Amino acid sequence: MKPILNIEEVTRLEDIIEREGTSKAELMEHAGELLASVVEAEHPSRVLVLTGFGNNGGDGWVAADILQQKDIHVDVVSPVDPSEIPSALARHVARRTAGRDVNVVVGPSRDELMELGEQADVIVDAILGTGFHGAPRPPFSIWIPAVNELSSFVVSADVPSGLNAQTGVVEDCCIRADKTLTMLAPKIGLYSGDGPEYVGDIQVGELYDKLDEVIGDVDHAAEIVQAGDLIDYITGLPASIDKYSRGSVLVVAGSASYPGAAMMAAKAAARAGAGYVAVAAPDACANLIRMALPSVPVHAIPSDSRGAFGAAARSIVCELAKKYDCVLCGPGMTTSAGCMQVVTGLLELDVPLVLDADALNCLSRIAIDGIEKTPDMYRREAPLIMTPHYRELSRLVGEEDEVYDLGTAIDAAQKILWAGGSDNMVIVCKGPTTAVVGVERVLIPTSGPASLATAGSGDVLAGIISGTIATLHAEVDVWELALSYAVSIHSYTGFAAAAEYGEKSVIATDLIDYIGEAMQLVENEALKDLGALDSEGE
Ligand SMILES: NC(=O)C1=CN([C@@H]2O[C@H](COP(=O)(O)OP(=O)(O)OC[C@H]3O[C@@H](n4cnc5c(N)ncnc54)[C@H](O)[C@@H]3O)[C@@H](O)[C@H]2O)[C@@H](O)CC1
Ligand SMILES: [K+]
Repeated sequence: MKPILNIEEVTRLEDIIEREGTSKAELMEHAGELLASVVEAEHPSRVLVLTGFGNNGGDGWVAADILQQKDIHVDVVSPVDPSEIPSALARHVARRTAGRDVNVVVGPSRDELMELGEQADVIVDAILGTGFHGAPRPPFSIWIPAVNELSSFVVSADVPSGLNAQTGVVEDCCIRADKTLTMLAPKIGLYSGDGPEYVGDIQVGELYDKLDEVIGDVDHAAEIVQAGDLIDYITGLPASIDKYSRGSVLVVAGSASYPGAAMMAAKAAARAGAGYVAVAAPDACANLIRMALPSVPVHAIPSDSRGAFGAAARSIVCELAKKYDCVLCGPGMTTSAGCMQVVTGLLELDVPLVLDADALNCLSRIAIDGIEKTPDMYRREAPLIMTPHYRELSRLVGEEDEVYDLGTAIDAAQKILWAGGSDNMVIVCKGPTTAVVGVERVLIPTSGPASLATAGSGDVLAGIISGTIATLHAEVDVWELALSYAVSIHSYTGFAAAAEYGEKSVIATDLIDYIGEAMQLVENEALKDLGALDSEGE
């Protein structure tokens, strides 16, 4: 796992490294060297380096110097004469580079900049880094949209210029990078808010060779899961096994209005490896589900007048639920009075429980000021997994619009977890970047493509999660990792389905059919990461 840092922790880390004997000037030299090597890997004959007023620009000036010495034609654009750059560190390297054989262009017009950009194979964006706030001011507000019109390959130093490295918010404009070389450790804003849209491929610039010795001295906003980290949760089928010992799931879901959600969740749970999946659905829709899923037994539970779980549902569902390795509750269920009783009843049982969609909405309707104010409602010994998207998570903590990006999602989930959580409780915060938040750690598994943002995709994820938990039979050391495995499978279904149907045309039922392939892809990535497979998968 690789840490992601808040900006204030990056600053603390730089101070710690300085106390250990490596100055910020040396770090800047390393940053420039790494930036130059990333650019060189693209085999350019001509490079344009755009610099700003601060140390981000300094990284660019160092890189320009190195690239020029490799017989690459380098143009450097600066907003002011190198001797007038306010940052002393950046001014020093800028003056040094300008004294050599690079072509320095100070304050070009938009047309001049476009002309330089059109000639360049690679553009280095070293305009603004972690010191940037607000919306870019001139001349950068003119440079940035101009660069985005060009077709050259763009490498951003540390963070795409215009992106707030903490919040991921873009006000007005931001460089659209093909690659972002982020220094020391990834900043949280690369993964939050608008970040994923602008960063391109993220590569970490390992500026300091003893980072492992000091990275534990700063707080981590989250950690990125590497494929190899998941290996303990990737299990094959043993030779002697029956349908029950493979793991069983009860899907408590559906209503007359939304029977499809129950179908998708149940089918996904089965595809994710559970040997026995059953559905408990209101009798108003049970027959429909039976017809759609011949391999799945469906228990018809008494409905209310609207076709949702009725008053008698709680005791029947809870009696059934005790026999399963995992219970998933919520998809398409609505928030009827009977549904609320089902949810509170299931929470009291000693069975691994996944609460999704309307099960979460039931909880927020019961505790309207925020569930963390009444932690007894969800405190339990057995595993509890909640899978809210941002709006559901906002409602869970009792505030409309409280959660709107990765950072606020992690905060809200931790509020709930720290009030009542145990090591067995995890909140999967679904968003453009999904975070798996536990009491001890926050993990970021591989994100899927935008194709996953489609109705029913969450039902499929809930099914994959419950199927995965059932097959593991609660033999889990690190729940956040087990759930990261499930989230990764979902992400890969998105890639595989998008490759077949096209990014815009994927629908949720397609994802289910790619679960098997996605599991294989995650396993291959894990084995490659651990060195057991080469890049061809041999
Ligand atoms: N501090 C360190 O130890 C290291 C820092 N490094 C680099 O230094 C960067 C941080 O440097 P700085 O703190 O100097 O900050 P930046 O270089 O990110 O930017 C600060 C400059 O941008 C200007 N600015 C801020 N908001 C603006 C806006 N809205 N419109 C226009 N201009 C604006 C400020 O006036 C300031 O001059 C990192 O991103 C990284 O690239 C690396 O060299 C590695 C080592
Ligand atoms: K930058």
